[in-house]
Amino acid sequence: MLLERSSEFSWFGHMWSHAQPHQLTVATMQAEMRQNRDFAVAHNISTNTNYSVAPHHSGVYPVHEPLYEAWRKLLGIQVTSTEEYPHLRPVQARRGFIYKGIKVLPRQLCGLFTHTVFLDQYPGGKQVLINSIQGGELFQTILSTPVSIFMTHLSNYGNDRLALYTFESAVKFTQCWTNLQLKTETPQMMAERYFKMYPEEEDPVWQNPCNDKRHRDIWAPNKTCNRLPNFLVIGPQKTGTTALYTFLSMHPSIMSNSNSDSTFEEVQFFNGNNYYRGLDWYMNFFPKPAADAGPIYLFEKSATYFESEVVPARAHALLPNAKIITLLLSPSRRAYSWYQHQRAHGDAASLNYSFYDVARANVSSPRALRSLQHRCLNPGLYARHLGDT
Ligand SMILES: Nc1ncnc2c1ncn2[C@@H]1O[C@H](COP(=O)(O)OS(=O)(=O)O)[C@@H](OP(=O)(O)O)[C@H]1O
Repeated sequence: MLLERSSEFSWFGHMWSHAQPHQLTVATMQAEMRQNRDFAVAHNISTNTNYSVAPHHSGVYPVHEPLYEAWRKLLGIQVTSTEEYPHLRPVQARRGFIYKGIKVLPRQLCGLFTHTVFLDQYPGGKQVLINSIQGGELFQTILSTPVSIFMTHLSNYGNDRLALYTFESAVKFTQCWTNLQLKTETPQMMAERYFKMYPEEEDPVWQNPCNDKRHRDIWAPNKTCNRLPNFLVIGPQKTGTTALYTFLSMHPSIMSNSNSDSTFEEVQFFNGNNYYRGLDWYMNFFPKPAADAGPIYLFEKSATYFESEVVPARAHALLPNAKIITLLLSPSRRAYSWYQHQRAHGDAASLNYSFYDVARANVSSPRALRSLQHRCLNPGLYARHLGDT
């Protein structure tokens, strides 16, 4: 019957077997995605929503790289949603983010699940659902979220048709008691609207997937959370961080990351665009500690973390218990060492100006000199940067 009315539906990707993507091989996951879409195409169901969800939230957050990869490549997905970011918290605390071009919107709960398909068997009695609609949780959710995405199961469109009952009643109640203009839009339009309203949410915030049981349960079984540093050496540059790195690495129980080709040894994850490469990218720099290795302490040294304004919040979100090591020496000695370092590496501005020019530059100085001065002296403003940390 549904297929006869396929022109009234649009399709979005899920997973043919309803298996969690992180538990499938990449090939099986991709095959299931194709099978799912091919079914829609074969039955003339519109497939151009560019929206997809993964079963049981799995893979959306914490991010399962192959899922995003396959969504982009096979289905051209641009929008998805989850209830899990940053955690399964009350609706006002949920956030969205954008990862590798896919916009992840917060999703809300409507109180209908796989097993709540009959009104008179609703947990706690049908009045519980009615209360939620008539001023309770569902109504409050609609009031407090300008972009609401709800999802429920096919079984709630059959049986007692609770999905239709719930949403029709919620819309009627909202229209009766508020002046809210309710409107439906395509997922892309909703996502654009959402991130225009909350641009500060665009950047993802990576957290340790093992610190939340629900996240750990949907984290790929071949992954571990042990490949994260226990402490960070944050700089600033030219304070002897390389020497410290070398001495620490000599200790049999202390290991660091492998070198990054793109950033000259240092990983520089928390401070720049590498952060957008995701958690797997970062973790892959660290050795997998062997089961019988005894306690191993992992660390990372990136000397430019010190002065970056985005690092403290990002590092705290992922490594809330990490120790932070910073080395401080006379700011003027540090600045001079940095200036010489730049000259040794052929930096044009530092070859053009003396250290005296750099130290004395002011608002009327050429832009290149002011920029050089900023890069040279800013990391030495210890009190300011440590205050941010
Ligand atoms: N123990 C100790 N005390 C004081 N200074 C020391 C120490 N060890 C190394 N150094 C000096 O630190 C400079 C290199 O610092 P970094 O390794 O942090 O440089 S970098 O940011 O990684 O490029 C570099 O300074 P310059 O000689 O001026 O280049 C090192 O000589």
